[in-house]
Amino acid sequence: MRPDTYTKNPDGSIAIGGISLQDLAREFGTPLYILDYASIVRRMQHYRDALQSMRPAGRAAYAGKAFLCRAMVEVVQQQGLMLDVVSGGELFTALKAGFPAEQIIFHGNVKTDEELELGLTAGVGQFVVDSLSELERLDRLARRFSRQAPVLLRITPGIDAHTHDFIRTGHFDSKFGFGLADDIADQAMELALASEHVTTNGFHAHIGSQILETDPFVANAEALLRFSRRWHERAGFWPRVLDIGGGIGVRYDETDTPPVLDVIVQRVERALEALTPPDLEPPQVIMEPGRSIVAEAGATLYTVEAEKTVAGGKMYVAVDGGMGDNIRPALYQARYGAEVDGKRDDAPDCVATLAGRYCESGDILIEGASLKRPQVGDLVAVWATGAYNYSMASTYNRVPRPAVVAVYEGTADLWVERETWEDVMRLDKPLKFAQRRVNA
Ligand SMILES: Cc1ncc(COP(=O)(O)O)c(C=O)c1O
Ligand SMILES: N[C@@H](CCCC[NH3+])C(=O)O
Repeated sequence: MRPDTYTKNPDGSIAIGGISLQDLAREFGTPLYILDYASIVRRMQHYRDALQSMRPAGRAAYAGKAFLCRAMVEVVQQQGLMLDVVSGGELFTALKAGFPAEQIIFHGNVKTDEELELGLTAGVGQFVVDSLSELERLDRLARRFSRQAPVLLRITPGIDAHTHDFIRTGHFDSKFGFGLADDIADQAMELALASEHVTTNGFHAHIGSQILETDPFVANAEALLRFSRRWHERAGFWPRVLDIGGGIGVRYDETDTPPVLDVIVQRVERALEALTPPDLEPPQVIMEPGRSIVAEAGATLYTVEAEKTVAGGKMYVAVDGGMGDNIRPALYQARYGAEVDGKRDDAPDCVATLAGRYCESGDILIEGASLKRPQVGDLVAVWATGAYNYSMASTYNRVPRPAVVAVYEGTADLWVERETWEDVMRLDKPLKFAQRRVNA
């Protein structure tokens, strides 16, 4: 739940990466996204080493949608992971930051011609194809650019992971991929094998996010292997790559018990041994973790701006951020834990609703948080906000987005500057229409 380097002094002041929250707030202001560099790197190394230990050696690709900026791309490269991107914007960020194109996996159920062209001309390592029309377009564009497009087909395996409805993706009526339930996955394979400018390297399936069980990951790999066997029997095709997606859950509070990566890897390896035909090499396994790399490394630091108790006795503590920097409670009823800085004794002495500053009743960060009673001006940290917070942030109410700062051994490294009111207006143009009546 808290970053690995979290410490609390006897005076109650909290530090991350060897820097106190007070110092970070003084230097960078609030709200502030804080990322613990050591927590990120440790998790990347765990994935990299666990997958590398497989036979044949697997790879981890960091899923940029969880959190991406130039510095994060550089960390992914430093740690020897591949990168999963899902749009032209993420791809552009990666390329601009100098990430090797062949180490990029390009996802998305919609990729425009412009995005496909960027991917093709840059030479991305794998296009994950999501529809028959995309397959046709990719083949056509690759022909135009005299390229060969390396492809994984996104399969929908029909695995119903237990997570929030909005973040399930492996069930048969999902908008993603080619379903195994009907013959659409077979049609995609036929088309892929017949497409001259497409090289089919294998299959991908991602079953959802914040999954707290082990079995669905293994079932996913088995479903892809069974589909592979069918195509081996039918057309002699055997995949070089099986990309089993991301989705491993994290601890948003003490009740969450995430699955163990090493156990998933061992069980997937056993599935590979059991289901690969005897005369063939098992495919290389790729996993695409996003949340489990970066969520618990992150915290959001707020200043308490107001406090009130309303009819019925409900107490609100309102902070200087909210749904603009963390949409997850409003969107998925996501739960978070929070802690007030500078409180000597840990025992909570109030239950308060931590509310945001946005003009929405639903702008609640935590309903019924057990806290040490905060005062206006106190700092509050909300834990485990490293994934899908900055990357889903908005400027709703024209509130600028917070800065992102990484911390490590007493040094702060500003990864993304705080937006200003000027930034919020940067793309606005003055009105050109003269004052006039509009015809009814
Ligand atoms: C295709 C794909 N890969 C990887 C991920 C990363 O998932 P997570 O952040 O849950 O690890 C996602 C997001 O759910 C995804 O859609
Ligand atoms: N954005 C989601 C997860 C979706 C993952 C992308 N397929 C979240 O905040 O939990």
